[in-house]
Amino acid sequence: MTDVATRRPRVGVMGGTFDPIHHGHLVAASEVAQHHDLDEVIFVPTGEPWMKRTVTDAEHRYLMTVVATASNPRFTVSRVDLERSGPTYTIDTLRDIRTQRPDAELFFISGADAIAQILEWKDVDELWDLARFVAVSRPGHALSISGLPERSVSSLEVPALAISSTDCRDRVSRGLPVWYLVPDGVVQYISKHHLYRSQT
Ligand SMILES: Nc1ncnc2c1ncn2[C@@H]1O[C@H](COP(=O)(O)OP(=O)(O)OP(=O)(O)O)[C@@H](O)[C@H]1O
Ligand SMILES: O=C(O)c1ccc[n+]([C@@H]2O[C@H](COP(=O)([O-])O)[C@@H](O)[C@H]2O)c1
Repeated sequence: MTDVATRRPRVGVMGGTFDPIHHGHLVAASEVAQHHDLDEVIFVPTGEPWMKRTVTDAEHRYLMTVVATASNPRFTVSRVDLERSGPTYTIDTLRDIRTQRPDAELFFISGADAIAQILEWKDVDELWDLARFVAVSRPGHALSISGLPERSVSSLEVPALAISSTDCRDRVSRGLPVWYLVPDGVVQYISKHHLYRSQT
């Protein structure tokens, strides 16, 4: 029987550019939360994602993430990556979250495409002690964690949703609907703020 009094909080960290947030992100976070018995998943929009080209203003991406996660009591949104200047590195994200949640066991959630690049991330050798990494499946991307430390990295098959932020932006720019690809509130936010009408 689990000793509830001594159980450390188990906290997921879902980092992303969320330009815009879509149901692929939300299902991935929900599935990892279920599988790893997480108490909370913190969504962390990037400030300046150095591996992406131009991105939408960070406040819009943050607010769409707030709207998208509002209905789930276990989902929260953090501004740590928005409030730090300079390029966004996960090493800084995890150190900041650890400072805020010293008692928590952290699980960083990453899609198959992102985990494939993790060896290029800043200070990667130090990442493994800050969190456990959960790599989730994503249509169109092979899910592989070979070559990564077994003690820190695991993989999880999640329902396949072939949705990307790139495709959502492209659809809006062409006047096509994104209903059911992103939460209703995000559709309304995009419309109200005239986002993605022209592609850069
Ligand atoms: N459909 C999906 N299924 C599983 N994981 C996903 C999916 N979409 C994104 N992810 C993961 O969510 C995290 C954040 O992704 P991000 O915000 O860059 O979205 P994206 O759809 O990949 O964006 P873009 O098309 O602009 O590159 C990454 O780890 C990514 O691999
Ligand atoms: O730390 C790094 O060098 C690094 C390089 C690329 C991406 N990341 C993180 O990976 C997460 C997904 O990033 P992205 O660009 O796919 O939205 C997000 O939290 C980024 O900060 C981190």
